[in-house]
Order: sequence, then structure tokens, then C-alpha cells
Amino acid sequence: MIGRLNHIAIAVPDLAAAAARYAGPLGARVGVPQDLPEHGVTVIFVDLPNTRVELLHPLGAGSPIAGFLQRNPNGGIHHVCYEVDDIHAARDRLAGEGARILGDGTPRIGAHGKPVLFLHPGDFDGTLIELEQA
Ligand SMILES: CC[C@@H](C(=O)O)C(=O)SCCNC(=O)CCNC(=O)[C@H](O)C(C)(C)COP(=O)(O)OP(=O)(O)OC[C@H]1O[C@@H](n2cnc3c(N)ncnc32)[C@H](O)[C@@H]1OP(=O)(O)O
Ligand SMILES: [Co+2]
Repeated sequence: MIGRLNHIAIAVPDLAAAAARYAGPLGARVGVPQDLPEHGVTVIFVDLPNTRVELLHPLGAGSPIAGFLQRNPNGGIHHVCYEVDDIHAARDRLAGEGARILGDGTPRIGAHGKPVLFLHPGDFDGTLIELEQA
């Protein structure tokens, strides 16, 4: 069911410093910051030949990544995002198999203008999974 790896997200305590590391020493093509208040994050995408890295920083009160950064003050890999052809069908199949869909289960528009959902890390090897409609 899952398809391409759309992105790997890294939560970072200092977004500008992380972007500079990817643009400088790592020599990657780095985008501009995007505030996504509906998701409680600011993101910068790093384009790689075969996927993307999403640098994540909390935005506003109650950010879903605040707890993660408290537990990992230097930052760390936060989630992986896989593409699916039909996000509603994917959600229903996973829910039917007992996976916990985060939030109310309604896909929300993500950073690429496409519907996304999140799956509880406790059901997937301690890894938070984002699904994005391809
Ligand atoms: C920009 C839009 C979009 C895109 O298009 O790409 C994004 O990527 S937005 C990214 C930010 N949004 C989200 O992550 C939404 C979904 N996430 C959440 O709702 C929360 O982060 C969470 C998964 C519910 C965790 O929130 P937290 O406050 O940390 O809850 P807990 O303290 O109760 O943790 C529960 C449990 O899960 C472990 N955990 C938490 N985060 C992660 C993680 N990123 N990876 C792996 N495990 C994680 C945490 O350690 C707890 O474990 P136990 O103690 O064993 O229960
Ligand atoms: Co993401």
C-alpha cells in the first residue's frame, strides 16, 4: 500500500542553524521557512535527488513537536512520510487492522497542499508515520 518515501522529518531546536548546516557543509538545496500554524510548526524543506528532508521547529503554543524537543533537546528524527494513492482507503484499512490514527482521523492539508494523516508511533516500531496522498 505505501509507496515512495516523501520525506524524513527532523525536529530541530534552531531552524536557521540547521538550514545553514544543510546548505553549507552538506551542500544541499535548501528552501525557505514556511509557517504552518494549523500544524503548529515552521518547516524548511531540503531537496535531495531521491527524497526530501523536512526540518521542523515548533510554532505557537501546543505544538505537537514540543514534547519531542523537550525529550530530545538537540533535535532528532521525528517522522517518516510515505505516499499512498488513496489516503481514505489507507486510513480505513489501517484502522481496521487496529492501528491508531492520530487526531480525529480526518486528513488535513499538509505542507505540499495534499491531505496527510499521522499514525501512532506505538503501533509502528516506535516510529511516527505520516501518510500523504500521492
Ligand atoms: C508540516 C505539515 C506536515 C507535513 O506536511 O509534513 C508535518 O509533518 S506536521 C509535523 C508535526 N505534526 C505532527 O507530528 C502531528 C502528529 N503528532 C502528534 O500528534 C504528536 O507528536 C504525538 C505523536 C501524539 C506525540 O506527541 P507527544 O506530546 O510527544 O505525546 P506523548 O508524550 O504522549 O508521547 C506518546 C508516546 O509516543 C512517543 N513519541 C512521541 N513522539 C514521537 C516521535 N516523533 N517518534 C517516536 N515516538 C514518539 C513518546 O515517547 C511516548 O512514548 P511512550 O512513553 O513509550 O508512551
Ligand atoms: Co511531515
